[in-house]
Amino acid sequence: MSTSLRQQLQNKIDQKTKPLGSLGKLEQVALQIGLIQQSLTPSAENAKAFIFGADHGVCDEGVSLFPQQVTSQMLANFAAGGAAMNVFCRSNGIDLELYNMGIVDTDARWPGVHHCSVAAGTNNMRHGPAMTQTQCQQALLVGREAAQRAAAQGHQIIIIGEMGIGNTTAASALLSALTGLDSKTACGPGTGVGADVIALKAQVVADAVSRCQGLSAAQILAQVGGFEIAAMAGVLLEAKHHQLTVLVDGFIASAAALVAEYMEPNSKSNWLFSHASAEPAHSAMLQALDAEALIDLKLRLGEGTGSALAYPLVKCAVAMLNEMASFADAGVSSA
Ligand SMILES: Cc1cc2ncn([C@H]3O[C@H](COP(=O)(O)O)[C@@H](O)[C@H]3O)c2cc1C
Ligand SMILES: O=C(O)c1cccnc1
Repeated sequence: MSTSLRQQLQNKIDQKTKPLGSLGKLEQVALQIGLIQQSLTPSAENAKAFIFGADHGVCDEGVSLFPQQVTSQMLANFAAGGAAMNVFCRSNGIDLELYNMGIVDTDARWPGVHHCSVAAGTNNMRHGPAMTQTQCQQALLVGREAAQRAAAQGHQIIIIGEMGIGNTTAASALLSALTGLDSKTACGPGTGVGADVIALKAQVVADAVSRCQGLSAAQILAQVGGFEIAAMAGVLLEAKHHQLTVLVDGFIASAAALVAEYMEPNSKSNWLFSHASAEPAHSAMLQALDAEALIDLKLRLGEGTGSALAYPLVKCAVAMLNEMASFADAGVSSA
């Protein structure tokens, strides 16, 4: 069924009134979404974005330019509608849902923010596991259930975003532990730290990753991940059960994708990599996933912003498949 649907989708795209292959990556996007939805007429009209927020114990090592309270302050900003992701979601008609996965201030509550706190942030991964396996499963389940609800609400496109000061260190550690990439290459500026702090991040990551030898992907996620990263992995793993297309954002969301693909190989056929992050090791992450980013806007923000910006292109790719005339329809001579 799949092979012939792939051929039918390819034929439909090839018969559109354009030179063969001339819509480049958009043609691949249309084909992929057709296969995900098992349809020659898929839909990308209803997009839902999730932002998962969580704190990271590794901030004690001084790995970020910003203080840890910024995670909580940004959750308040998202709830008030003032962050970059709020603006891009409003501009592009994307429904945004917010999740507190576990921040230091355990009393904090905001209207419109799902309170799914696993703990008061992770433990410092340099000195021991960031979380227990039970906490990791709990965070994965939040993501899985969020994806299930979105599918039941009729969303076809899911955007995963995150907020968590210190989480580029967790993402670098996942990359290094899962692929064997050396910690220096895996670490970068994140919010904008200089060479001295990047060297410190690399040492912290090397220390944490030294505990990961011989562990499974799920165990590595608990050792060096974050609650928001686990929640994103849960969404990613659930996608294939509901014909959902997940638009993966930058460095941190891609780390969730990497660990999810190692946990359940071949999950990635339901994912699209929205953009190439300016975080240097993102290219290594995409390479490990054998993936290519749709666009490159030199973003290094996270939150899901690259995916919110790429969403109109995804909609256009699907509209091309559904609405564009064929050579026969339009009476245009083919080559
Ligand atoms: C105001 C502000 C808004 C953000 N929105 C996303 N991030 C991004 O930066 C953080 C990761 O970088 P690092 O590992 O260097 O701390 C994450 O919260 C990520 O989402 C932000 C960071 C800041 C400061
Ligand atoms: O690409 C990202 O997701 C990213 C890069 C730097 C800082 N925060 C997020």
